[in-house]
Amino acid sequence: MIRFDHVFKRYPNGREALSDLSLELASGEIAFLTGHSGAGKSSLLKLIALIERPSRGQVIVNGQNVGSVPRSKIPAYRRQIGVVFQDHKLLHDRTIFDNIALPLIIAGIGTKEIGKRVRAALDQVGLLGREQSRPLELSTGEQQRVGIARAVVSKPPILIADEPTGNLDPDLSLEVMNIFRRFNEVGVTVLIASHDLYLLEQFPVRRIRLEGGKIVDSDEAPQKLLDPARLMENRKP
Ligand SMILES: Nc1ncnc2c1ncn2[C@@H]1O[C@H](COP(=O)(O)OP(=O)(O)OP(=O)(O)O)[C@@H](O)[C@H]1O
Repeated sequence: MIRFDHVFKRYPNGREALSDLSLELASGEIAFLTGHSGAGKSSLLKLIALIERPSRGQVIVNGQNVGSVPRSKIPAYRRQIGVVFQDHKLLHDRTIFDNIALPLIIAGIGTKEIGKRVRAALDQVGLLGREQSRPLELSTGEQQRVGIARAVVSKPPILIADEPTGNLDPDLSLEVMNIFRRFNEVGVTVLIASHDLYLLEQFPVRRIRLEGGKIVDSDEAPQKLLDPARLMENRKP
């Protein structure tokens, strides 16, 4: 689903964020992208989301060579990728409904279908009934879940997240991670950048570790996941 083939990313200031990086993520896989601050995690995700383009090498996403997607086709390309940010980037002067509906409005979907899909997305993150609230009336964890609902409302086959639990306490982090896992269980390919050691410990999925823009470790076979009830049990002192 995602393939990096000898990819380099150099920013205009000369900073090389990714260096000769090759990576494969199969359809339906879930993985953590780990590494210290500055290792290149966000840069790698930005290449997938086509927020940045590679300087050299190929990035293939869902069979498409990202480097050759013309500017006019970027919105259509991005519809297949749900992106979750640490600061969730919600519009504070709009309702939760409007925030989640935005990608669908841009895609030209009809009003009735939008209502249906927004409610389904809210249901998936456990926030059905909060449509008319504004983001600041919600807790930080709930706002993050709205961010996830917005990312998945277009039913993308790929979900990428950049430090999605950065502002959350351990219990809320587990909750958010369980939401990602449920999407993965229905076939969505999920890649999560995180240096939340607690979270990494609790979810023994594939880890891709970056250092200085290179992959230094990547265990290919995902291990069996713990069941959510046991995860919460483990949290108790
Ligand atoms: N737009 C940019 N222009 C110039 N340099 C950049 C830009 N974005 C990132 N960099 C540089 O690229 C390197 C990798 O940054 P990146 O944000 O990808 O790392 P990261 O692993 O996500 O870090 P963090 O965990 O702190 O978010 C860093 O040295 C950073 O300073």
